[in-house]
Amino acid sequence: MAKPTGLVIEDLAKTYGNGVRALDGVTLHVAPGMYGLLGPNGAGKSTLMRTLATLQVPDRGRFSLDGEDVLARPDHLRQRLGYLPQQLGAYPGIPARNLLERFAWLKGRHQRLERRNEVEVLLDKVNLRDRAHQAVSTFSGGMLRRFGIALALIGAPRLLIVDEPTAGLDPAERNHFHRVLAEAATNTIVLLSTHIVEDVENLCDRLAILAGGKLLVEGTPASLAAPYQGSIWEAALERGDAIPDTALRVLPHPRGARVICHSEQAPDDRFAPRPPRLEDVYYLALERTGATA
Ligand SMILES: Nc1ncnc2c1ncn2[C@@H]1O[C@H](COP(=O)(O)OP(=O)(O)OP(=O)(O)O)[C@@H](O)[C@H]1O
Repeated sequence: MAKPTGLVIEDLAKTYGNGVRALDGVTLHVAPGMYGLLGPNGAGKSTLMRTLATLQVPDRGRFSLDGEDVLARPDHLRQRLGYLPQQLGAYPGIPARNLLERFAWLKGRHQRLERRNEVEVLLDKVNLRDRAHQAVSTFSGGMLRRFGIALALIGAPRLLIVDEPTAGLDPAERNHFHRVLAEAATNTIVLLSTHIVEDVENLCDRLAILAGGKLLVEGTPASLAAPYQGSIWEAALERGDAIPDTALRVLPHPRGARVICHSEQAPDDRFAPRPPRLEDVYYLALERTGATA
């Protein structure tokens, strides 16, 4: 029988020593391409990412990469992994180029010329070639994020895990970062964890919404939004106007609030139909479980 391709996750569970159940039976198949993992703070995203990166072990369940059982053979995944954690650790006062070269050596690039070429390509890709002589400890937040993705891309990983990658980036940096990820996803499984719904809607082929350690929904952005066609309504209300009970979200604007509702019929004649967005799906999924965004 042919081995399954991609990342196959079965019934993963993790409870921390303090009793917090961070993962509660997560089952998921992630194929090559961009996969988004959405969830509010504390949903269990980082726990899932750290577990998949083999930095911690689950209490229950299993997962495989291209058919290889990771808990039985962690080295198979580790040799094919790029991981950009939420917190980049402290970097020494070593020039960026030298640090990348050291990591490339550790990843098995023992041939000098091959290693140097790969590092120069990565420096170009993340727009850091001009700063490559500079110590990483002097980098700005955005530069550090870019450097982090170059580190994660060393060795052309089969699985690239990025945890909240755009936190603290300005819009231009964020765009650039997304382009690098999208390019990597042509032949890599890219697992992107975030609470920015827009990033997932624009970038990801498929996504899952996680809350309280459980997977709430899974699918393409369009397939998840389709069931809500005709049941999402929007109005710009003035300050002091009554807000319907069916309000899903109330977004402040200078003279009042933009209100989005979910109901079979328009709440009243101030409301117009709105095509369902992934953001609506996200809030509806959380509302159904009582989780907060
Ligand atoms: N090492 C730990 N020890 C105890 N509890 C932990 C530990 N790491 C995470 N938790 C708890 O597990 C739950 C899930 O946390 P996790 O960091 O995985 O969520 P998250 O979705 O990544 O959240 P965020 O977006 O805030 O990073 C939270 O309640 C968190 O407080």
